[in-house]
Amino acid sequence: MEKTYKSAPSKVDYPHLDDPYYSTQKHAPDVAMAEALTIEPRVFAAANRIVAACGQLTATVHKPFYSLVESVNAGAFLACLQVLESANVVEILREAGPDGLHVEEIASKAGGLHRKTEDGRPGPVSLDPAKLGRVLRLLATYHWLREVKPDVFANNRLSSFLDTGKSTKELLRSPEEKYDGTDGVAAYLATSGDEVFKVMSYLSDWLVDDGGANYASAFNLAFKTPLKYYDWLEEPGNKGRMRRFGHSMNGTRQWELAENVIHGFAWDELPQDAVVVDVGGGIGSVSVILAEAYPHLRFVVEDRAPVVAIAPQAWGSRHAELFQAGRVSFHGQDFFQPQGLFRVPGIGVVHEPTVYLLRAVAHNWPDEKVWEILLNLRRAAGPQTKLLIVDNLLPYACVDDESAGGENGRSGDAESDALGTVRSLVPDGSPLLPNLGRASANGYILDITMLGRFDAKERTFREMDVLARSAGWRIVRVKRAVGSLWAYIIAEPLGGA
Ligand SMILES: C[S@@+](CC[C@H](N)C(=O)[O-])C[C@H]1O[C@@H](n2cnc3c(N)ncnc32)[C@H](O)[C@@H]1O
Repeated sequence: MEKTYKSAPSKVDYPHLDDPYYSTQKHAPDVAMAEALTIEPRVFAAANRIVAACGQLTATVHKPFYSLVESVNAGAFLACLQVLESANVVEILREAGPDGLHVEEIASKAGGLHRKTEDGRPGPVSLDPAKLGRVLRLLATYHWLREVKPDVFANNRLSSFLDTGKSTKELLRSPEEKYDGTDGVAAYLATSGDEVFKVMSYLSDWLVDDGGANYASAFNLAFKTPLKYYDWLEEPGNKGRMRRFGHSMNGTRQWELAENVIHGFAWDELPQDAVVVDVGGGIGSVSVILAEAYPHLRFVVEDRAPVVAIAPQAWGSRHAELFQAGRVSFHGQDFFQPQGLFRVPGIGVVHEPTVYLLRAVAHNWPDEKVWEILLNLRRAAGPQTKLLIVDNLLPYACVDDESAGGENGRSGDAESDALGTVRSLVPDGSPLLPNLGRASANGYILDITMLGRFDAKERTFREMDVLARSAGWRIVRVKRAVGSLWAYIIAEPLGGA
């Protein structure tokens, strides 16, 4: 890590935790370079090992009861993050600058910005500064803010990551547009703090006590609804949630490096005007990245009709040229129904797309429903059509001795695991957990949120392999992302599905 930073043209250091980095702002070249290097594969891999080691050391030396208190009260921490976001504290502190702001002023500004309902106009409230101060102090204790002097708080590197880039004037004028045109990170936090948090608090009631007898998922129990999550999002009263969910999917692009999806498939080898169908593509979060990187390709984002209806507007002015040129277009399609024919601007009716892309979709559904989706795609596919599934592939928390794959996760090693299984993410003899512990926690956390929200799952390679085969697809290659458990799983049609 140090070597990479020292050998950079302007000898920069790893970004300091105290320094905010607002992605929507322009930065001096050395600041931008220091930030860019954090995701350089060798730096990223080294950072992961540091995280894994620190997580393991903390688990070893922290008094077990203290670890227990932190773990069982993780909800308190999330609740504080939720306050930070919903009270627009990050935006207020950005405008305050590096000296920060006294909590009385933060509370007064935040109260003035408050909106009554998720879709309503602003309704000022009187926010108690003493209570807000305690919330901000817990966040500062977990390094999500800085208390620069007693009761004065400023943004740091972590809190600045939550910034929407909106001015407080804009937030006051149109609170319902808070996430429009943003990177979706704040929306991801808001969705997690709302729906996911509520669902998670019912996981044990559902899994252990209900046992699935009365409710199909913890989500159904938490919200007392028989509807599936995506149907429920379309219910009256959930308009703001549905819009926010689309943005939050943009936020989840942070799970992967843009570079990973750009190089996760041989997009450059596809012919001019090849059509990629982004199945369950949401508002097109991944398609826009790929369309910017590969001007010769056409992307059709398929999703539920109400989602594609609001998709272009959600982007504000961003990527407008892609939508105008028809290089990214939207199409309503239920993936549980046979794929219909559709027209691509400038190309005409498409019979057999070149690629079906399925990113973060299979993990939303139990096996039998994923089988239906894959089968519909298989029936619509031509002999040359490829299927690209992008999801986490979870390793075990121990060495997998039956794996044909070798050690994966070393820098430059990402392509070695052609068979898809992983023996261990660390070299033999390493004291670290074979799945890199804390550094890989995101994948397992996502798995459990899929369990709670949908009774669905992230899968191991073997599970994905069996599922794909059962629907007429043969996995021919797996490329694992650098620095996370995301994988690019490429499949081809098996004969006679
Ligand atoms: C987890 S999101 C992933 C979105 C997108 N692929 C991405 O990576 O940003 C799953 C998507 O599946 C869509 N979806 C759910 N049920 C669907 C259905 N029956 N037909 C088509 N899309 C559906 C949702 O609306 C949502 O946009």
